[in-house]
Amino acid sequence: MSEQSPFDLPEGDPFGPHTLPYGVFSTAAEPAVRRLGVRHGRYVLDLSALPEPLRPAHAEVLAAPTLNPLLAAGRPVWTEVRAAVRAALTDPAHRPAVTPLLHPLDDVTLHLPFDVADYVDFYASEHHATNVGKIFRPNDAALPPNWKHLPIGYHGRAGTVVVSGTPVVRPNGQRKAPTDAAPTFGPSRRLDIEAEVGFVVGTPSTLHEPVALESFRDHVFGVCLVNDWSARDIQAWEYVPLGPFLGKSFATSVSAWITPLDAFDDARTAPPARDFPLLPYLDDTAAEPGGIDLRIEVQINGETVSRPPFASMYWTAAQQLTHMTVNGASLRTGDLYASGTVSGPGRDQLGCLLELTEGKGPFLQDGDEVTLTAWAPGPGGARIGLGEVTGRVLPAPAAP
Ligand SMILES: O=C(O)/C=C/C(=O)CC(=O)CC(=O)O
Ligand SMILES: [Ca+2]
Ligand SMILES: [Mg+2]
Repeated sequence: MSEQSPFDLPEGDPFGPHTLPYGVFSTAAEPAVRRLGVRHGRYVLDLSALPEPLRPAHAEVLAAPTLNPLLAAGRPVWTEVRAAVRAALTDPAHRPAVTPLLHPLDDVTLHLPFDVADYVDFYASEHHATNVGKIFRPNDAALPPNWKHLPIGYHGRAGTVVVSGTPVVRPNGQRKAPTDAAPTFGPSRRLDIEAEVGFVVGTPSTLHEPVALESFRDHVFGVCLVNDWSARDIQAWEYVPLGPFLGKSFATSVSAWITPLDAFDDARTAPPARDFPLLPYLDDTAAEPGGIDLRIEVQINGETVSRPPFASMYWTAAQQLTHMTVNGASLRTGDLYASGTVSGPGRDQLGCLLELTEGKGPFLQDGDEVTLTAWAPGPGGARIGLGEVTGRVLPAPAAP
């Protein structure tokens, strides 16, 4: 470990006092005890034991083994806790009390930070949807006729959302290429990634009461990185007419850190111009800018293969939240919704191998390790880092 004090971050560290993401960790001394923590540089601040006078009101939500009680507590508590944490880490007067609560990241185990309630995945990148449409449906228009009128999505499998670092086992399944006479069963031969941004719901909503665009910040707590692992051969055969199912439900990886929405105040940006007027519930022309200038990097086995720009997404997270509830469906604490694959217009900005290789592959091999990282501009030139999401591919089990 370096001699440097945990309070003095290296110049440009993306996990400084403007970032402060939340996670859940355990220590080698007490592996069964899960605690809430906030990342500061290469350290984790233990939130379960903040002493007076740093303890915020409602500190009981910080004593839980998951983020869910904090998520449920609502925006005023989120603001108060964030201010207390920032004071603890930046006011030199608190250093003696705070120093024993800082654990080197290398010494802790990070866990799935919240119990995932429902999981929804959208399809909000025009570039991705166009590219994939051409590959999967070469005889149809690349974008379906509804695409620019509503944010398309589907409900995924919450129970297989896993934390960064969890190995991903290649799925077995049915696949049938158009040229095959009959379907066959076995390990996916076209295992892919999807670089996405996830949004974590804190405050629930009431059944039959749609959540308006302006209420986005009241409900959404924070942001994470998501890798929506996708078996393209299983997907291409099974998805008609109900959409993704077993080709995506075997694993969805999320970063161990959930970064509060407040950290992105300086990164807000206008979404691309819309080509059609939107129905009033989705019309954000008079709203605060709904895009986020988040720059993602995709690495495979340590090599950068793409840099997808989140600012290019056609649909915003606020529009997605509104659309998800416009039929009266309610939100629960711990709901996770992902943006959809982030692809920009450039060939080096594509968020999956299907696009990067124009449908031809190569796709992921057993042993490959995929890592997504991202940062956004913060105040005064600071960088706001998102925690990485990484996973290594393990071979498929023997077919049943
Ligand atoms: O166009 C299709 O049939 C399917 C596309 C996807 O696999 C994308 C999906 O999961 C949504 C997204 O990540 O954008
Ligand atoms: Ca996806
Ligand atoms: Mg998935």
